[in-house]
Amino acid sequence: MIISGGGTGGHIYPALALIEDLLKQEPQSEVLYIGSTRGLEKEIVPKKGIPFKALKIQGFKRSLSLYNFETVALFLKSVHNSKKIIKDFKPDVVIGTGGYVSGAVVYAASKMHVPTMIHEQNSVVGLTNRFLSKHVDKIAVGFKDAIKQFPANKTFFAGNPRAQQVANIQSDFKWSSYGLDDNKPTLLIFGGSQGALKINQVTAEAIKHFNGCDYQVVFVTGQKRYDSIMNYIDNNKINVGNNVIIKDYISNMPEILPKVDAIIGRAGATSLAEITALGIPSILIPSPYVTADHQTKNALSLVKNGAALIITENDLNVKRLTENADQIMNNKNERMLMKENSYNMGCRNSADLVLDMARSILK
Ligand SMILES: CC(=O)N[C@H]1[C@@H](OP(=O)(O)OP(=O)(O)OC[C@H]2O[C@@H](n3ccc(=O)[nH]c3=O)[C@H](O)[C@@H]2O)O[C@H](CO)[C@@H](O)[C@@H]1O
Repeated sequence: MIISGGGTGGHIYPALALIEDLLKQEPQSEVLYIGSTRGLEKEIVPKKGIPFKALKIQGFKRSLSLYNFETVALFLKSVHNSKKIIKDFKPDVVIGTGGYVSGAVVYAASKMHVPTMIHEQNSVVGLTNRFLSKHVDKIAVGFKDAIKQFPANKTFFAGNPRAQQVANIQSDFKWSSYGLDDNKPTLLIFGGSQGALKINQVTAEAIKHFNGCDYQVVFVTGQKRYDSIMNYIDNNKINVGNNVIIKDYISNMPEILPKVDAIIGRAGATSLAEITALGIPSILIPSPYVTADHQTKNALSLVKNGAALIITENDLNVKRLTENADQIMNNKNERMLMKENSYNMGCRNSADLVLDMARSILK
């Protein structure tokens, strides 16, 4: 199997979950991950010991510019290079999980008549998958809302493979390894795989409130945003209490998540699949900077099922954040109800569904 997904964690982790499930089911399988030279995948994938090749590719910019000519040239070159890799590796199937790089790889495979499939995580179809939908054999979607946006004869609901991975893990992670209390309710705050500026700024200010709380807080800033937040905290002499810990990134999220009592974060599709797989109550602050405002649509699907609260980025301030956090963290009954509602939305066999469908298109 060749798998390609790039750019951000939301596209990479579902791909890794598929690889893990395939190797569990058929340990003799050979797998190759094709990512981009720029995205998070070039850090994450090789560390997992998975064979990895990178292509140079970039996204379109909205304004007409020379940059977009370069984008087209890089895309064509990446298709050419993908064909060489595919010819060499001879995959039985090629799967794309989104991001520009998967556009080139899956398109190349379809032109070579290799069976192809894509996975769309979001409730609103992304640019790459919209383009690929005409060329692939099967389309798996993570949200039922996305089905009608694709050709009906090849599209099926499968949830998000990462959900199966996090739902099945036996975690013996302990908060004491972070210097926290193993018995206190724990709130995890993070702004998607890259962190989010406004969430970070407001959370940094909210630390003064969190210091006096009966619950504990794990605040994840995103790798590239860590230094500036720590400088802000130092410069403003914000005291960080024993019940608050600040990290740049969590690389073992599947072990951590089962020990989390509530999450404040963005509404990226892969995060929501994890949240509902485990039944974690959440406060969602959708990113307003994504295509067709898809994170708001992702978030509302949880909100209307009583699984989450929502705060728009415009309405986000310390008072709103801390009031909502206290409402959930200090009220076990409300938390348990949200937990149940969240769990009921989870799809916990997604990787199996996607692989079964992949087998059905093998030549
Ligand atoms: C700004 C942007 O384009 N966001 C998109 C991107 O988000 P993004 O990459 O942030 O995706 P998600 O929020 O869906 O997923 C983040 C993933 O990173 C993991 N994680 C996060 C932080 C951390 O410290 N460690 C860690 O492992 C999470 O557990 C999760 O698996 O892809 C998603 C899925 O297509 C889309 O819905 C989002 O709209």
